[in-house]
Amino acid sequence: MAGAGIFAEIYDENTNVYKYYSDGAWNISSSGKSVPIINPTTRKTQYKVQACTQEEVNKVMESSKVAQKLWAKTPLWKRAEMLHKAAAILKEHKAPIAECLVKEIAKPAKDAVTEVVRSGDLVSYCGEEGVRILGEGKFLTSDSFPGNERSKYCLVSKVPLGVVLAIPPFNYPVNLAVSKIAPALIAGNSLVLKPPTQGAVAALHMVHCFHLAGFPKGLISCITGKGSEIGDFLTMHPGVNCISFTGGDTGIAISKKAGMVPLQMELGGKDACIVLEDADLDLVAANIIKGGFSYSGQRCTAVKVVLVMDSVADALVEKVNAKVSKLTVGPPEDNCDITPVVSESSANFIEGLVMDAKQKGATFCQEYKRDGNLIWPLLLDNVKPEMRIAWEEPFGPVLPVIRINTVEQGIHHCNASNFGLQGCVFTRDINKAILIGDAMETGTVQINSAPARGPDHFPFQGLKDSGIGSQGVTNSILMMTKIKSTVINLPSPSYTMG
Ligand SMILES: NC(=O)C1=CN([C@@H]2O[C@H](COP(=O)(O)OP(=O)(O)OC[C@H]3O[C@@H](n4cnc5c(N)ncnc54)[C@H](OP(=O)(O)O)[C@@H]3O)[C@@H](O)[C@H]2O)C=CC1
Ligand SMILES: O=C(O)[C@H](O)COP(=O)(O)O
Repeated sequence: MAGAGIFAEIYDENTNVYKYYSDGAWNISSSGKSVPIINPTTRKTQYKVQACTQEEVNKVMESSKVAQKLWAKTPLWKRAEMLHKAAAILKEHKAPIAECLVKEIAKPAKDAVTEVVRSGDLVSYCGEEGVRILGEGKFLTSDSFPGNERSKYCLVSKVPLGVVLAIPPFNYPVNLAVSKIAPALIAGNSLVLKPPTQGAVAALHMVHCFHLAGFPKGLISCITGKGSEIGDFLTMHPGVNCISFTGGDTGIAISKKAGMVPLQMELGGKDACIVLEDADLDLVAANIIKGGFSYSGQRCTAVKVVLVMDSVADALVEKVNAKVSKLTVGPPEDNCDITPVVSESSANFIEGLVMDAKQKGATFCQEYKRDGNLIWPLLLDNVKPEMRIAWEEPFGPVLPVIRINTVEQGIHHCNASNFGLQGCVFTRDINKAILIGDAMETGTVQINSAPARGPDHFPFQGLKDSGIGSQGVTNSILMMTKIKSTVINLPSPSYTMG
C-alpha cells in the first residue's frame, strides 16, 4: 500500500503530508505548507506533498554538489551495480507505486504497473549501457592534420557535468523521471528531481527505491512544490549544470531563462498519421485506436491528427468508429480504456477545442459527452485547417481527421505545424513510405505503426517546438557528459612500427 510498509518513512502521519527527500533523508519542509494532489476521478484531494522553500532548494544544491564529487570517483561497475539494485527494488514494489499512478493521474491500473516495470528495465539497461559506452574513449594522433608530425597523442574521455536537474511531466511521472535519473547517475552526476505535482507521490515512492538501494546521501534529491512557484528558482539556480525537462510549452520558457548549461527538452507534439490509398485499413484503424486513445490521448506520442486520402477516408472512418464504440469508459481502477483526464482545466481546454470545431462545421462521429474530468472518446471528421484542433494538442481522447486529395497536402499539413515530434505513414509501398518519411519534419517517423517512444533505448527527439537534443538511454547518457581531452606531447615524433 502507498505510504506504508517499506514506504512508511516517506509519509508524515501527523500532518498526512508526504515528505521531500534531501541529504539522504525524508524531511518536512520548514514552509509548513503543502500542495494538494487532486484525484482526477473523484476530483477530491488524494495526497499532499511538501511545498519546499527556496532555502531548502539551496541546501539541496549544496549537498548535491558535494555528493557528486565523491560519486564521480566511484568506479563505473559499482555505479551500475547500484542501479541494478534500485531497479530490482522498484520492480519488487511495483504495486504501491502503480496504486499512486492510478489515484494521482488516473492511469488505467494495468498500464500503471507496466510503467513501473518498464522503468525498472530502463534503469537496469542504463547500468549495462553505461559501463560499455562510458568505459570507451578515443585515441587520436596529431599527424592526421596537415603540418603535424606524430608527436601528440590525444586521449578523449567522457566526464560528468555535475548536478543534473530533472523535471518530468504528469503523464509518465515515474518512467520519465528514471529516464533522466539513471543516465545522470551512471555518468557520474548527482540528480535533483522536481516531480510533476500530479504524479509527485508516485515519484517519491520511486525515489525511496533508490534510497533503499543505498545511494550515497545527497546524490539524489527530490524537491516538491508547484512548478509555477519553485520552477524558476530551480531552473535558474547557479548550482545546476544540466537541465533535462519533459513537458509542454513551459520548456520553451525554461530554455530562454536557463543559464549556459546543456538542455535536454522533450516538449509537445502534434503527431500526424498519413494514410495512403493502398494502406491496410484494418491495421491503420487498430493503430489509430491505440495511438490516439491509449491513456485517453495523454501521450506526447499520441496520434493527434489523421491525414487520410479522400478515396479511403469513408472506409477508414467507419472502421475506426466501430472500434471507438468498443472502448470502455470509466475509472482507472476498473482498467477502463478511457479514464478521466488529469485535471478540470485540461478537460475545459479539450472541450474548448471540441466546441471550436463544432462551431466551424466538423462532423461529430460520436456525441460529445463529458462528466467531470471524464471525456468520452470522440472522432471529429472533415476537420479543416481553420479549426484549432487541426493544429493544437488536445492531450485528451479527441482525434481530428483531415481528408486530403494528395500526399503533398498531408506532408504540407504535417510540416506546417510548430511541432515536430513523431509522425507515421501507412502504405504497402515501402518506396513511397521512405520518401514521405524523409519529407516529414519530425524527429521520428514510424512506418506502418503508430508513434511511440519505446523501446526506451531508441533515440527519441523532437524538431522545432518539440524539443532540443535527443533522449533514449544512450543519447541521454552521452548528453549528461562532457568530452575531456588529455594531450600527451612527445619530445620527438613517434610512429608505430616505424
Ligand atoms: N516530448 C515528450 O517526450 C513529452 C512531452 N509531453 C508534453 O507535456 C505536456 C503535458 O505535461 P504537463 O505535465 O502538463 O506539462 P507542463 O509543461 O505543464 O509541466 C511539466 C513539468 O514542468 C513543471 N513546471 C511547471 N512550471 C514550471 C516552471 N516555471 N519551471 C520549471 N518547471 C515547471 C511541472 O510541475 P507542476 O506539475 O508542479 O506544475 C511539471 O513537473 C504536453 O504538452 C505533452 O505533449 C509529455 C510527455 C512527453
Ligand atoms: O510522455 C509521453 O507521452 C511518452 O514519452 C510517450 O511514451 P510512449 O510512446 O511509450 O507512450
